[in-house]
Amino acid sequence: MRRGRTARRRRRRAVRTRGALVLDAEWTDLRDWCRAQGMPATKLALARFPDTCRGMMATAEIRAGEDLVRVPERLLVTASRVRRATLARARTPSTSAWRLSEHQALAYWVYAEAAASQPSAWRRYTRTIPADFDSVPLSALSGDCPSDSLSTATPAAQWVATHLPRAAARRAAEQQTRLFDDWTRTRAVLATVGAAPPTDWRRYVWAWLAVNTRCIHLGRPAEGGQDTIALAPVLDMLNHSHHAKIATRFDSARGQFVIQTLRGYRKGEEVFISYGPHDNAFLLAEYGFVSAGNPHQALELDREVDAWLGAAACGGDALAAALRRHGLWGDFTLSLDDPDPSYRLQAALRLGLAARETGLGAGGAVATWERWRRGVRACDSNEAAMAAAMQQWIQRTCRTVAGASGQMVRDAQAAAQQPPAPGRPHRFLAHCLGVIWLEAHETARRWASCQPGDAGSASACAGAQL
Ligand SMILES: C[S@@+](CC[C@H](N)C(=O)[O-])C[C@H]1O[C@@H](n2cnc3c(N)ncnc32)[C@H](O)[C@@H]1O
Repeated sequence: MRRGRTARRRRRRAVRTRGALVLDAEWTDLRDWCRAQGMPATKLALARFPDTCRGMMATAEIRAGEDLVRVPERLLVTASRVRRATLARARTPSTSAWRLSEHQALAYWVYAEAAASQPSAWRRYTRTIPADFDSVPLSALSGDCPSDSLSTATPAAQWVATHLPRAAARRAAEQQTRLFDDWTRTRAVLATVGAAPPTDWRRYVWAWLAVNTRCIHLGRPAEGGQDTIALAPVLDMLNHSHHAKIATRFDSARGQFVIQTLRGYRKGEEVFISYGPHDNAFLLAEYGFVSAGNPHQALELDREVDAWLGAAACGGDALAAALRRHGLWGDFTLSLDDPDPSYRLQAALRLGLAARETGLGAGGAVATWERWRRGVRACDSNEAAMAAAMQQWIQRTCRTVAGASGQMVRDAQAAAQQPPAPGRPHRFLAHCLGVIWLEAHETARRWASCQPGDAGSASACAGAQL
């Protein structure tokens, strides 16, 4: 029987969301153990999905407003629990020497549980943690030995380092500093309290990333020594979507952490939570994936603005200082959805153009710019000239960015097609980079093709060829 377009569309959507249930012993043991520890039954089952790999499937219709999972406190792994358990086993327990952050304590716990020769009951949980986090850039860039800086020792690491967007590269560098500090501090503290410190750097990187990609925020204030983050079995199998709408709370009466969905799911659909309103560079650096169609995407032009202002004959340092004074330095962006450049980019361009093109010099430019910031309107002809000059800067810059990002797209897409082999970048990581660079490329192409007089609008040029 021939079906109509609507039926075909529905079928396509069903294919996209349908997953295959995972019924292995690791998952069923974990689920049954959690129930025995007091976790109420859920309408969720572990499954594999074509787009998101392992995640949670609705086993029955879930209505908006229903609780997805309730995790009893005894199943939450918190820093306090780790401290108590470690000091109870230590040879020379010293509470005052226990100076580990929550992330440090949890990473140590994952490391020690996974390495223990005599597994505890928690092994049912730790063995469901993925064996690697290879799609997180830090995993490729943290090297085989402890170091406080990113490594490019292998061809794969070199490739990742040269293909990471700037925001993700900055984040990876910050993570590497924290990772190394956490390793150093954890080893020192555990040696002092008489417990076995971590010795295997790669295993520690894995444990650290397990915490970074899986821990939940308990939504409590940090003061008073209360735990603010935790590992939460079962709940941490839920993937992220920017379409998800959730609420979390701690049900003190029942001693359970609760996650509630504010939108419904049909039986068989993947159920998502939201990890926050993050752009793809953040999602990739922190979690090792990207969200296609992410509404929080923007093209960052920080390096271009920095180089341009720095090269300004009219006192680039004074201009940068004025922007910094007002908290407007950096995060200079364009987006596909917003018809105007971000306020920060407009501010930087107005200041630089006032200094360069009006002959006012840095002092005069800053004074004129301050008036604009206070909302004092320039005369129409000055304003039109400024808008046209901004437009030209954006077009020129975006043409260059579109060329460079186009090459990145081709590289990343080619790397994602290559069969896995030593020295090659991880294929899913290459795929994610391809998505990010394609978004940057499309944004740059659209803004590059706007004509002066389009009112600085990418949406006005939405029909432009990509
Ligand atoms: C809290 S865990 C979620 C469960 C995880 N998929 C698993 O199999 O254990 C977070 C990790 O899931 C993956 N993930 C989450 N949301 C995703 C998505 N929308 N697409 C692809 N991977 C996703 C990423 O690897 C991320 O680091």
